[in-house]
Amino acid sequence: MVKLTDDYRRDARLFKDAGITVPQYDQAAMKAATDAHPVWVHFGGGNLFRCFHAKVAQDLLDSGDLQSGIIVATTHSATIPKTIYAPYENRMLQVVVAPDGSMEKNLIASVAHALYYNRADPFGWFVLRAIFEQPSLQLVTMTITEKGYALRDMNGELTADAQYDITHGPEVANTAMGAIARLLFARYQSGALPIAMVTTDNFSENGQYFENAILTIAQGWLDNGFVPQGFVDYLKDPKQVSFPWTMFDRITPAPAQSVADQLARDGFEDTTITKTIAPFGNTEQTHYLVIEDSFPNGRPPLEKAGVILTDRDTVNDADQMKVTACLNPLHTALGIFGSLLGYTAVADEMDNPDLAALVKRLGYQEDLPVVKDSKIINPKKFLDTLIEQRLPNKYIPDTPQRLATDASQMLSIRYGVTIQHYLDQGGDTVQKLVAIPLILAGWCRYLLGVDDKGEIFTPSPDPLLADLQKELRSVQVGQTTDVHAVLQPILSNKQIFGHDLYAIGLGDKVEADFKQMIAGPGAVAQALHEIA
Ligand SMILES: NC(=O)c1ccc[n+]([C@@H]2O[C@H](COP(=O)([O-])OP(=O)(O)OC[C@H]3O[C@@H](n4cnc5c(N)ncnc54)[C@H](O)[C@@H]3O)[C@@H](O)[C@H]2O)c1
Ligand SMILES: O=P(O)(O)OC[C@@H](O)[C@@H](O)[C@H](O)[C@H](O)CO
Repeated sequence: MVKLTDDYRRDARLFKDAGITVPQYDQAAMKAATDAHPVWVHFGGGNLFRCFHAKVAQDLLDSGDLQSGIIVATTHSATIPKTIYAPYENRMLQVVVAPDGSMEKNLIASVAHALYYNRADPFGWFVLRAIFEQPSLQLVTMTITEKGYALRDMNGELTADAQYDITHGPEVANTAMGAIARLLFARYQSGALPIAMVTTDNFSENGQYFENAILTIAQGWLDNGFVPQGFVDYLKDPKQVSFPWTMFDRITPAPAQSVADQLARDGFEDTTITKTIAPFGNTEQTHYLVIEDSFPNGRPPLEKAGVILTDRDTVNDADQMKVTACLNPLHTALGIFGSLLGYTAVADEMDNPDLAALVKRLGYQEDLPVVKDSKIINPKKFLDTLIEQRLPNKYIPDTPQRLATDASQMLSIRYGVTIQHYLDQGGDTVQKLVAIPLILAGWCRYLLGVDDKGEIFTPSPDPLLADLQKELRSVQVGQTTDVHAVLQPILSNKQIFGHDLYAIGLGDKVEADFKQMIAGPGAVAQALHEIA
């Protein structure tokens, strides 16, 4: 058996026998180069980072186009650096699963350090501040999930944590945005050094969203006398601090036991999965990373590792195509209805003709007609590949439970943007939508935590779950309810849907769909069947 910490240079044979490709560079030399000239920091070292960004860096290290590795920082999890990075010398196994089930296995060693960065732990601040003070630092990338950027609650008010950061200043900042703004302030104080802050999370206009969040904190600090005007000016100047927009696509489910079992059969030892992370990560072959080419301090030649660098409009078109239309809205629909119908595999959902029909209707009839072609990825071909090859791929162990996680943070992006396109057309076109209102009603039905058999299930984690379940507590499946009274506060919430659904003429339709789906056991499947 071979394990991650074996010497991949001396014992290359062990890795080869297990079918694992090893790095071409020396990890100790890479670490020394990183310490001397840090170039790349990443926040949120979860599965996507480990399967994608870390491999991009590895390819560039292998080709000699990069000498430094990545410094990973987590603001949210003290355990990830301790349990998933340190014991494995910051290495991991990237497993790329092909549509025929065969696996490409790469030992990744491109992470130089993995740190917990939180006010509760001064060491991370000490190290990261020193890194942010270095002129060599070129880029920060991020995969911290949509909620990591959130500074406002579901009523649009600043959260208590965000208010605390703003009123108490950089030294005690605790939100991810506050903690990152604190590091940018250290960089500003070291001579207003330039840097690119690159979110690769799933928002439309994600760079703008990130910039706005950082500026909310910085402006608050200015108003409270913690920072000078020059700091806010520095953040607003794209020649000093840029927030490039990005589009990122690679279905990367949490590590699966089926993959762990195959790796063990292949002779690989480190296969223990802890919650949603493991010494290995499983991902699909298809991938796109498109980044607005705005790097005020220069950048590694990312294009040599397959990244597409282009202008903001092109990124935005590609991203709207993926996040608001041709992929993520279908995912969220499969997350919601798959959880309600008792599925645990996305590929199995695609064998259900009614679910397949729902995502086809959503994709082809409601989303595609209002999508702009970015010219770099054809929307129709992208959607065809998703529906015909990627979603039904039984070897990609994706689950509806993952896709339903944090759904409240995504609805405005995944459906609200398309709704806006229909509103822009004028007339009553928005009221002709069928799949989108059904999915929004399905989400309300899902929040009840009762599946379509009438049995209790635990919805996936979501920051608004407790509040929303409180609003819905009077609803019982199979019993008559004043649906309007219960749903009105939710469906009118622009923070959640991007629109007051009543004001745009969709509220009644969502209410009717919800009413149908709480009629009794089997009512969800029936509603899906009727629109198929
Ligand atoms: N997995 C995919 O298929 C995929 C593909 C494209 C884009 N993305 C984007 O990447 C994000 C992360 O995906 P992943 O698969 O790596 O997830 P993951 O759960 O494996 O990792 C999430 C990371 O975010 C951190 N985090 C969670 N909540 C946070 C918070 N409130 N503040 C700061 N950090 C927080 C966690 O500590 C962890 O490091 C997604 O939410 C999405 O926006 C994912
Ligand atoms: O990662 P999230 O939570 O934003 O959304 C769940 C999935 O839709 C997402 O991870 C996709 O797998 C990904 O966007 C594919 O590129």
